[in-house]
Amino acid sequence: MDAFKLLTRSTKLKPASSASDSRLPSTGKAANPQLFRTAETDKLESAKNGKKRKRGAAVQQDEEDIPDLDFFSSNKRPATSVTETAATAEDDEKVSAENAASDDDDSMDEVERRTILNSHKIKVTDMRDLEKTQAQPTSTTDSKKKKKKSKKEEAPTLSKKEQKRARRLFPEPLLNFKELRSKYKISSRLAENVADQGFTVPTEVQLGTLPLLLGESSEPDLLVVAPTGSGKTLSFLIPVINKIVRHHHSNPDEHGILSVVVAPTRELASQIVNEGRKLVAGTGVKIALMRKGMRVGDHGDANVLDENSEESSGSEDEDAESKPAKERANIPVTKSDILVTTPLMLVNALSANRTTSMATLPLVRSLVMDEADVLLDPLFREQTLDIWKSCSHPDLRVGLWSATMGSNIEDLTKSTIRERLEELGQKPSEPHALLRLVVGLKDSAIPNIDHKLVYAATEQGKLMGLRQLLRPAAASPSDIRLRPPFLIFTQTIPRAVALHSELKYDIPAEAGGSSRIAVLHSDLSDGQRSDIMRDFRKGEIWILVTTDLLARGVDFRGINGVVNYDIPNSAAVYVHRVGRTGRAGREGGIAVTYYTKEDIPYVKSIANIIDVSEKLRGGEEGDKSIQKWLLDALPNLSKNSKKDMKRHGVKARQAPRLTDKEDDGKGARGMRISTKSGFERRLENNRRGAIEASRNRKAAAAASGNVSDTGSWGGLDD
Ligand SMILES: Nc1ncnc2c1ncn2[C@@H]1O[C@H](COP(=O)(O)OP(=O)(O)OP(=O)(O)O)[C@@H](O)[C@H]1O
Repeated sequence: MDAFKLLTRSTKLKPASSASDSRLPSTGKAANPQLFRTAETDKLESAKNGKKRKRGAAVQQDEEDIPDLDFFSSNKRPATSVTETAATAEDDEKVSAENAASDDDDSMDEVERRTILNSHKIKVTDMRDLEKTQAQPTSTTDSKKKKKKSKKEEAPTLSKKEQKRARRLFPEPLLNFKELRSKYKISSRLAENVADQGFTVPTEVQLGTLPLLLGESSEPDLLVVAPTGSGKTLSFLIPVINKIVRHHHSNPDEHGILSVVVAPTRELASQIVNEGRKLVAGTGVKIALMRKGMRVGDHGDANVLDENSEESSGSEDEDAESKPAKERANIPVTKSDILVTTPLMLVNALSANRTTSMATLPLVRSLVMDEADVLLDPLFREQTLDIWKSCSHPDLRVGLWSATMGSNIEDLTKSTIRERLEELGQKPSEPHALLRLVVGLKDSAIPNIDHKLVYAATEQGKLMGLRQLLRPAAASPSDIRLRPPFLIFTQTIPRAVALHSELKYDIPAEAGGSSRIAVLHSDLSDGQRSDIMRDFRKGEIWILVTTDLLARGVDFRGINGVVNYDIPNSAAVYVHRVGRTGRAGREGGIAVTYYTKEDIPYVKSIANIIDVSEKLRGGEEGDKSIQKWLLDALPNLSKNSKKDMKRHGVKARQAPRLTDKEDDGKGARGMRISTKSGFERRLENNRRGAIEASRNRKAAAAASGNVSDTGSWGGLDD
């Protein structure tokens, strides 16, 4: 079914197979998932891969490997029968002699490593103090060690620039997924599961981080800043799972939670579990979503939940609360190896809803913070740090992942690592580094989507613009053409609800009517949220109105666009919201941002992000959507106003009474989401009042035994 055609009710539109359509993310054709590469590296990588591969070849191979998709079908290949058997130690040692021999042949010299990493815009930095860096160099190459040694002698006189250079590392990149097995010797079952996903080319973040986390040198603590949709989930899950497979072999008697993955929303946590389940199949590793009532932590009892039964139930979102009270009372301790959770859920479980001190998670060796900058933002900071500190094993490694990360997060990470070890009074069994890996430009939006910053003057203007997107036939050729499925972001829940009720009858009945548009926010029940997510992924819902709840991490592969109906509260939020489209390098996604008079003071940071993204993309100056004159004309925002905006959004939109029914306050009037005139609204209110009054009179008459409506009419309310 062509959603666009149905929405336009037009037969004159180009068929879906036209050239421009085939570039849409929802067409399902896989793009090259790498965002940055040059012809030079292509040659070098091809030579290293032992075969000639042109730039297009990777794309072509991907296309062959990944079947055509519906809007949102998951990236599963045709099911391979994977039985849930535990991997054996023998299995993992079964690396062919040929592969082992090829390791040496494949190793690169520093120039090659530099060339590849630079062309992919991957920058690895040692974050420790320079003295420590020099005392314990992370193993890259001999020449690197020598270089650091010589730097050590110069350390006291190094300029800032030289210090920066001294901290740069050029570790070996991952050239293809086969190397995971041949070079890094990951569990063969895990390697098969990765291959089953149909991925052939590692994305930049995978290319850079997997060798660091799987290599022979001591696993580092890692801060990763990489673009939205660049495959960070796979990058942290593969090493975590592999580490647990190894752990099971070396410590067969130690059972419990070995890894914790923290994510800011339930939707993201649930998605990580789903991705994890594909990867753990047959490895003996168990992954579970933290649910209300689940008991975790060191409570000193042995009542253990068999997660196998949970896996086979297959329901990602079923939570303990939905179970009968009798069953709930006996909720046992989870037996998962990997627990995926939101911060509050785990903190509540570890502290009996903050009534006791935090229990510990003594076996956890890996703590992953997905969307780390928001987890360490004041909103979640206390909870996240509590979880971090409850992981009491001295060999804990942390990974902080996001598409945006301020330097305050780096400082907080350093100090927390130090404080935690001081509090523990124990040292890790081997020294390890804190590294930072950045892909592309820090805190920038992906270059493979089109950004449209649209001045709509007023709230009414925004609504009219949005309606034009819903009825594209009415638009002129120069107008933005955004094909469903897409997401619409608003600043607050009441605005999302109001916008949804305003738009829900705009979809023609023959296109599915109001069932095609839905609203998702945190005031809905868990069950409602899961249902909407499922229907949107299945392509039954085409337009989803939401808040920043879905701004981060959530991966809908086939989203064609994002509409910022209300401007985002910060540049970082913009990066994340628009990153819901253009996943894994897909071209053709559009990000439309409307702004009004009230928004002008806040637009510059967004315009800057768009400008940088367009520069990253290259192309002619004239193609740019943000012209220099606009950037120069937009006002700068003071630090305090930025802070205020980040916390509260545009003030005028905070007013809670925004629906037609509730809103008669003068302050919020300009921000009302409605195209009806004041006169129409008054008439509607009066009609509603008259009906209500008539109903009351009838009820009163019925109560007094007189059913005939002889009472005088109270008139129209105003
Ligand atoms: N090597 C690859 N080749 C092709 N597709 C990939 C590859 N790795 C991951 N993907 C796909 O890319 C999409 C985005 O991945 P993921 O959700 O991990 O992105 P992310 O970096 O975590 O994004 P965000 O910052 O928005 O959370 C997923 O659909 C995933 O299956």
